[in-house]
Amino acid sequence: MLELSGLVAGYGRRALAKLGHLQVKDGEAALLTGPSGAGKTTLLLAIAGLADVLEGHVQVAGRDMATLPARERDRHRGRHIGTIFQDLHLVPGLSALDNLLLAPFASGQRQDRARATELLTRLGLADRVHAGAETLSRGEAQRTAIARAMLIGPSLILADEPTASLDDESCETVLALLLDATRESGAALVIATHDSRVKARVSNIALVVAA
Ligand SMILES: Nc1ncnc2c1ncn2[C@@H]1O[C@H](COP(=O)(O)OP(=O)(O)OP(=O)(O)O)[C@@H](O)[C@H]1O
Repeated sequence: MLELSGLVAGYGRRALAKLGHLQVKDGEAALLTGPSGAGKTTLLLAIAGLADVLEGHVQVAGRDMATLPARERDRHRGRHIGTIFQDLHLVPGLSALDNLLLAPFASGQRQDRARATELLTRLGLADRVHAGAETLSRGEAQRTAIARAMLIGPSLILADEPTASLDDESCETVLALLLDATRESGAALVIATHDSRVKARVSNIALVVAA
Protein backbone atom coordinates (compact mmCIF):
# COMPACT_ATOMS: atom_id res chain seq x y z
CA MET A 1 0.00 0.00 0.00
CA LEU A 2 1.10 3.53 -0.80
CA GLU A 3 -0.22 6.54 1.06
CA LEU A 4 1.05 10.04 0.57
CA SER A 5 -0.15 13.38 1.84
CA GLY A 6 0.84 16.99 1.41
CA LEU A 7 3.79 16.00 -0.75
CA VAL A 8 6.11 18.67 -2.11
CA ALA A 9 8.97 17.19 -4.13
CA GLY A 10 12.04 18.69 -5.72
CA TYR A 11 15.81 18.78 -5.65
CA GLY A 12 17.75 20.32 -2.80
CA ARG A 13 15.62 23.19 -1.55
CA ARG A 14 13.96 23.77 -4.91
CA ALA A 15 10.32 22.70 -4.83
CA LEU A 16 9.10 21.47 -8.21
CA ALA A 17 5.92 19.42 -7.79
CA LYS A 18 3.00 19.04 -5.40
CA LEU A 19 0.39 16.38 -4.76
CA GLY A 20 -2.24 16.71 -2.03
CA HIS A 21 -3.23 13.13 -1.25
CA LEU A 22 -3.01 9.70 -2.79
CA GLN A 23 -3.82 6.28 -1.45
CA VAL A 24 -3.23 3.13 -3.47
CA LYS A 25 -4.31 -0.09 -1.83
CA ASP A 26 -2.54 -3.40 -2.30
CA GLY A 27 -3.39 -4.87 -5.69
CA GLU A 28 -4.74 -1.58 -7.02
CA ALA A 29 -3.49 1.06 -9.44
CA ALA A 30 -3.42 4.85 -9.64
CA LEU A 31 -2.34 7.40 -12.20
CA LEU A 32 -0.34 10.59 -11.76
CA THR A 33 -1.38 13.04 -14.41
CA GLY A 34 -0.67 16.67 -15.12
CA PRO A 35 0.61 18.80 -17.96
CA SER A 36 4.10 18.30 -19.36
CA GLY A 37 6.62 19.77 -16.94
CA ALA A 38 4.21 19.73 -13.97
CA GLY A 39 6.60 17.39 -12.17
CA LYS A 40 5.19 13.87 -12.55
CA THR A 41 8.63 12.31 -12.94
CA THR A 42 10.00 14.32 -10.01
CA LEU A 43 7.10 13.17 -7.84
CA LEU A 44 7.57 9.54 -8.84
CA LEU A 45 11.27 9.82 -8.05
CA ALA A 46 10.46 11.34 -4.66
CA ILE A 47 8.15 8.42 -3.85
CA ALA A 48 11.08 6.12 -4.64
CA GLY A 49 13.39 8.22 -2.46
CA LEU A 50 15.42 9.34 -5.48
CA ALA A 51 14.33 12.99 -5.42
CA ASP A 52 13.86 15.08 -2.31
CA VAL A 53 10.69 15.32 -0.24
CA LEU A 54 10.51 18.91 0.96
CA GLU A 55 7.17 18.50 2.74
CA GLY A 56 4.73 15.73 3.48
CA HIS A 57 4.77 11.98 3.95
CA VAL A 58 5.18 8.95 1.70
CA GLN A 59 4.28 5.66 3.33
CA VAL A 60 5.50 2.60 1.44
CA ALA A 61 5.15 -0.84 3.01
CA GLY A 62 4.74 0.72 6.44
CA ARG A 63 7.73 3.09 6.36
CA ASP A 64 7.84 6.82 5.57
CA MET A 65 10.30 7.34 2.68
CA ALA A 66 10.38 11.05 3.59
CA THR A 67 11.98 10.52 6.98
CA LEU A 68 14.02 7.32 6.59
CA PRO A 69 17.78 7.83 6.77
CA ALA A 70 19.41 7.54 3.32
CA ARG A 71 20.83 4.02 3.71
CA GLU A 72 17.62 2.59 5.10
CA ARG A 73 15.67 4.35 2.38
CA ASP A 74 17.89 2.72 -0.26
CA ARG A 75 17.43 -0.67 1.38
CA HIS A 76 13.67 -0.18 1.64
CA ARG A 77 13.51 0.79 -2.02
CA GLY A 78 15.58 -2.27 -3.01
CA ARG A 79 13.25 -4.61 -1.13
CA HIS A 80 9.87 -3.05 -1.81
CA ILE A 81 9.82 -0.78 -4.85
CA GLY A 82 10.05 -1.83 -8.49
CA THR A 83 10.80 1.08 -10.83
CA ILE A 84 10.25 1.51 -14.55
CA PHE A 85 11.63 4.88 -15.54
CA GLN A 86 11.63 6.69 -18.87
CA ASP A 87 15.35 6.18 -19.17
CA LEU A 88 15.25 2.41 -18.85
CA HIS A 89 18.85 1.95 -17.66
CA LEU A 90 19.36 -1.39 -19.39
CA VAL A 91 23.02 -2.34 -19.59
CA PRO A 92 24.20 -2.86 -23.17
CA GLY A 93 26.33 -5.96 -23.66
CA LEU A 94 24.23 -7.89 -21.16
CA SER A 95 21.30 -10.03 -22.29
CA ALA A 96 17.72 -9.16 -21.36
CA LEU A 97 17.85 -11.99 -18.80
CA ASP A 98 21.12 -10.79 -17.26
CA ASN A 99 19.73 -7.27 -17.03
CA LEU A 100 16.97 -8.69 -14.83
CA LEU A 101 19.48 -10.60 -12.71
CA LEU A 102 21.92 -7.70 -12.31
CA ALA A 103 20.30 -6.05 -9.28
CA PRO A 104 20.01 -9.26 -7.21
CA PHE A 105 23.58 -10.14 -8.24
CA ALA A 106 24.88 -6.72 -7.19
CA SER A 107 23.10 -6.84 -3.82
CA GLY A 108 24.12 -10.44 -3.08
CA GLN A 109 20.57 -11.80 -3.33
CA ARG A 110 19.54 -15.05 -4.97
CA GLN A 111 19.28 -14.83 -8.76
CA ASP A 112 16.04 -16.54 -9.75
CA ARG A 113 16.70 -17.32 -13.43
CA ALA A 114 13.50 -19.36 -13.80
CA ARG A 115 11.28 -16.54 -12.51
CA ALA A 116 13.14 -13.97 -14.61
CA THR A 117 12.72 -16.10 -17.73
CA GLU A 118 9.04 -16.66 -16.95
CA LEU A 119 8.44 -12.92 -16.53
CA LEU A 120 10.16 -12.15 -19.84
CA THR A 121 8.12 -14.89 -21.51
CA ARG A 122 4.84 -13.55 -20.09
CA LEU A 123 5.74 -10.17 -21.57
CA GLY A 124 6.12 -11.72 -25.02
CA LEU A 125 9.93 -11.80 -24.99
CA ALA A 126 10.51 -15.58 -24.99
CA ASP A 127 12.70 -15.32 -28.08
CA ARG A 128 14.60 -12.29 -26.76
CA VAL A 129 15.67 -13.68 -23.35
CA HIS A 130 19.30 -14.06 -24.45
CA ALA A 131 19.38 -11.10 -26.83
CA GLY A 132 21.79 -8.28 -25.98
CA ALA A 133 19.99 -5.29 -24.47
CA GLU A 134 21.43 -3.05 -27.19
CA THR A 135 19.64 -5.13 -29.85
CA LEU A 136 16.18 -4.74 -28.29
CA SER A 137 13.64 -2.43 -29.87
CA ARG A 138 12.38 0.40 -27.65
CA GLY A 139 9.18 -1.54 -26.96
CA GLU A 140 11.11 -4.73 -26.14
CA ALA A 141 13.46 -2.78 -23.89
CA GLN A 142 10.47 -1.27 -22.13
CA ARG A 143 8.94 -4.68 -21.51
CA THR A 144 12.32 -5.94 -20.23
CA ALA A 145 12.39 -3.04 -17.76
CA ILE A 146 8.87 -3.94 -16.62
CA ALA A 147 9.90 -7.57 -16.06
CA ARG A 148 12.93 -6.36 -14.10
CA ALA A 149 10.73 -4.19 -11.85
CA MET A 150 8.52 -7.17 -11.06
CA LEU A 151 11.33 -9.57 -10.28
CA ILE A 152 11.69 -8.61 -6.61
CA GLY A 153 7.96 -9.10 -5.97
CA PRO A 154 7.62 -5.45 -4.97
CA SER A 155 5.02 -3.89 -2.67
CA LEU A 156 4.94 -0.87 -4.97
CA ILE A 157 5.59 -0.54 -8.70
CA LEU A 158 6.35 2.93 -10.06
CA ALA A 159 6.10 3.33 -13.82
CA ASP A 160 6.94 6.52 -15.70
CA GLU A 161 5.16 6.63 -19.08
CA PRO A 162 5.45 2.83 -19.50
CA THR A 163 3.33 2.81 -22.66
CA ALA A 164 4.74 5.92 -24.32
CA SER A 165 6.51 4.25 -27.23
CA LEU A 166 4.20 1.28 -27.68
CA ASP A 167 1.69 0.61 -30.44
CA ASP A 168 -1.91 -0.12 -29.40
CA GLU A 169 -1.44 -3.89 -29.22
CA SER A 170 1.78 -3.70 -27.16
CA CYS A 171 0.20 -0.97 -24.99
CA GLU A 172 -2.70 -3.30 -24.21
CA THR A 173 -0.31 -6.21 -23.48
CA VAL A 174 1.88 -4.15 -21.18
CA LEU A 175 -1.01 -2.50 -19.40
CA ALA A 176 -2.81 -5.81 -18.89
CA LEU A 177 0.38 -7.35 -17.55
CA LEU A 178 1.06 -4.46 -15.19
CA LEU A 179 -2.54 -4.44 -13.93
CA ASP A 180 -2.80 -8.26 -13.69
CA ALA A 181 0.58 -8.64 -12.00
CA THR A 182 -0.39 -5.88 -9.58
CA ARG A 183 -3.64 -7.62 -8.70
CA GLU A 184 -2.05 -11.07 -8.43
CA SER A 185 1.00 -9.98 -6.44
CA GLY A 186 -0.85 -7.54 -4.21
CA ALA A 187 1.50 -4.70 -5.15
CA ALA A 188 0.28 -1.13 -5.47
CA LEU A 189 0.93 0.37 -8.91
CA VAL A 190 1.48 4.05 -9.71
CA ILE A 191 1.74 5.11 -13.33
CA ALA A 192 2.75 8.62 -14.39
CA THR A 193 1.31 9.20 -17.83
CA HIS A 194 -0.26 11.41 -20.47
CA ASP A 195 -1.50 8.38 -22.37
CA SER A 196 -5.29 8.48 -22.76
CA ARG A 197 -5.26 4.72 -23.43
CA VAL A 198 -4.07 4.26 -19.83
CA LYS A 199 -6.45 6.88 -18.39
CA ALA A 200 -9.35 4.87 -19.74
CA ARG A 201 -8.33 1.84 -17.65
CA VAL A 202 -7.59 3.30 -14.20
CA SER A 203 -10.07 5.26 -12.11
CA ASN A 204 -7.82 6.44 -9.24
CA ILE A 205 -6.32 9.54 -10.84
CA ALA A 206 -4.26 12.18 -8.99
CA LEU A 207 -3.25 15.53 -10.44
CA VAL A 208 0.32 16.71 -10.03
CA VAL A 209 0.78 20.49 -10.03
CA ALA A 210 3.94 22.55 -10.35
CA ALA A 211 5.12 23.91 -6.98
N1 LIG B 1 17.34 16.98 -11.66
C1 LIG B 1 16.65 18.12 -11.79
N2 LIG B 1 17.07 19.26 -11.19
C2 LIG B 1 16.36 20.41 -11.31
N3 LIG B 1 15.22 20.52 -12.01
C3 LIG B 1 14.76 19.43 -12.62
C4 LIG B 1 15.44 18.17 -12.55
N4 LIG B 1 14.70 17.26 -13.26
C5 LIG B 1 13.64 17.93 -13.75
N5 LIG B 1 13.67 19.23 -13.37
C6 LIG B 1 12.66 20.25 -13.70
O1 LIG B 1 11.48 19.93 -12.98
C7 LIG B 1 10.31 20.27 -13.72
C8 LIG B 1 9.39 19.06 -13.77
O2 LIG B 1 10.00 18.05 -14.57
P1 LIG B 1 9.40 16.58 -14.64
O3 LIG B 1 10.22 15.80 -15.62
O4 LIG B 1 9.28 16.04 -13.26
O5 LIG B 1 7.94 16.85 -15.23
P2 LIG B 1 6.91 15.88 -15.95
O6 LIG B 1 5.55 16.30 -15.53
O7 LIG B 1 7.29 14.45 -15.69
O8 LIG B 1 7.16 16.22 -17.46
P3 LIG B 1 6.85 15.38 -18.81
O9 LIG B 1 5.39 15.02 -18.78
O10 LIG B 1 7.19 16.33 -19.90
O11 LIG B 1 7.75 14.15 -18.77
C9 LIG B 1 10.79 20.74 -15.08
O12 LIG B 1 10.75 22.15 -15.08
C10 LIG B 1 12.22 20.23 -15.17
O13 LIG B 1 13.00 21.08 -15.94
